Amino acid sequence: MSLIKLEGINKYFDKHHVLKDISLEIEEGDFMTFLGPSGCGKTTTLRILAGLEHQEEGLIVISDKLVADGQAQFFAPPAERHLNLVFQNYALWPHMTVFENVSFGLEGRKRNKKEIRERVESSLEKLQILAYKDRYPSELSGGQQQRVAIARAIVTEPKILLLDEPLSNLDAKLRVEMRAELKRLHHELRTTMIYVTHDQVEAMTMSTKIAVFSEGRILQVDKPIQLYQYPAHLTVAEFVGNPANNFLDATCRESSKTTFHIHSALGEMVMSTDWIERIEKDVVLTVRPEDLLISRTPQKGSVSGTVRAVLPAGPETTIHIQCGETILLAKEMGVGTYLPDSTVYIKANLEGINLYDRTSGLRLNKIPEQKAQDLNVYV
Ligand SMILES: Nc1ncnc2c1ncn2[C@@H]1O[C@H](COP(=O)(O)OP(=O)(O)OP(=O)(O)O)[C@@H](O)[C@H]1O
Repeated sequence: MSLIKLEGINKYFDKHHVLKDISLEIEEGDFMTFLGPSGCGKTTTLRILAGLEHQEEGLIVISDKLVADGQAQFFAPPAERHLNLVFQNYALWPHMTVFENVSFGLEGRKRNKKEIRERVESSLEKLQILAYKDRYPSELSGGQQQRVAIARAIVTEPKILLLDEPLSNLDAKLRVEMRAELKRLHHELRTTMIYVTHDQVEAMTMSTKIAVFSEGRILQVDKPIQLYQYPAHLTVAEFVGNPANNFLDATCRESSKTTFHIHSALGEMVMSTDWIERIEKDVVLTVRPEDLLISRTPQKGSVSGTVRAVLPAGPETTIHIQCGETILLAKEMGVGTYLPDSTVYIKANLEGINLYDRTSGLRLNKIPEQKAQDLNVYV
């Protein structure tokens, strides 16, 4: 049973239609990330869920209780929604110590001093900042201040924690550290977390589920690895993954009752008709750089290409290869020793390709049953 349900949410700012029929279910204990480029409606969805913004249409149900109904103009106040928010600017009180900033959220809740102290200290300990409890925010680094903001949000033990780009003000190294911390915190608290980011690595590494937003709509909601291996839409295939996916114009031809051919810059591939929903003539084929296999000698089913650039990044190397008119990106582990302008032979790992309808952008191939089971491991 889902803990949070958004149904048919539409939101306008003046005449600007910013959320278009957003429907989403979030399970208890999920780490759900809203991912998408700037301006696609992630923060507005979060604010509507929190009750800080009101939708014109659509329902919100939290723990089986209706908390907002756009048509009826009914909106339960934020305090009645059992959630807490952490923003990207930490918004700490500068004249209060760390301890006071965190205990502030508990005041007015009829608790004795001992209980307040215990709960504040426990929150600070979880964020590994107990040693700083008597300092003022100005005496802390950005990362420490953000930890205080998170400690303040969890001290009231909310059922749901909303985090709006909480790591975006931190430097790259701290961001990576805080990702692991947040993931550990989620595991420890088992709180349902909803996290907004435009950083796909952040989304991939921390979430149990990702909702990909584009222009006010949700394009796909899935486990990170499923989203990566089987993007449901070309826009998702484009947005998720670094280095970027390869996109090739391709044509399909039915060759027998059980097989069909795909023709592209990668040559001819023969696939089973069981693999696809329906055969379209003109399609887009995608293949991840790590699913392009390079060799120095011709292999069965390979096509030749010319090395245009070699980009070693330490643990892996990205190689740009020109095949006819198309430049393809391939990725190899370790240091690639290919020479610019040399001839190589490439071939796609057939398990790594996806096909898309060129008009609607929707994926045409199915997820093989065994793969679907394997994907369940990554919960
Ligand atoms: N208070 C407001 N008044 C008018 N327009 C707004 C307001 N808040 C947001 N918008 C517009 O609504 C759209 C969605 O904004 P939103 O902040 O939800 O996007 P976002 O995906 O969170 O982007 P970002 O990652 O940049 O924060 C944008 O076009 C934005 O300009």
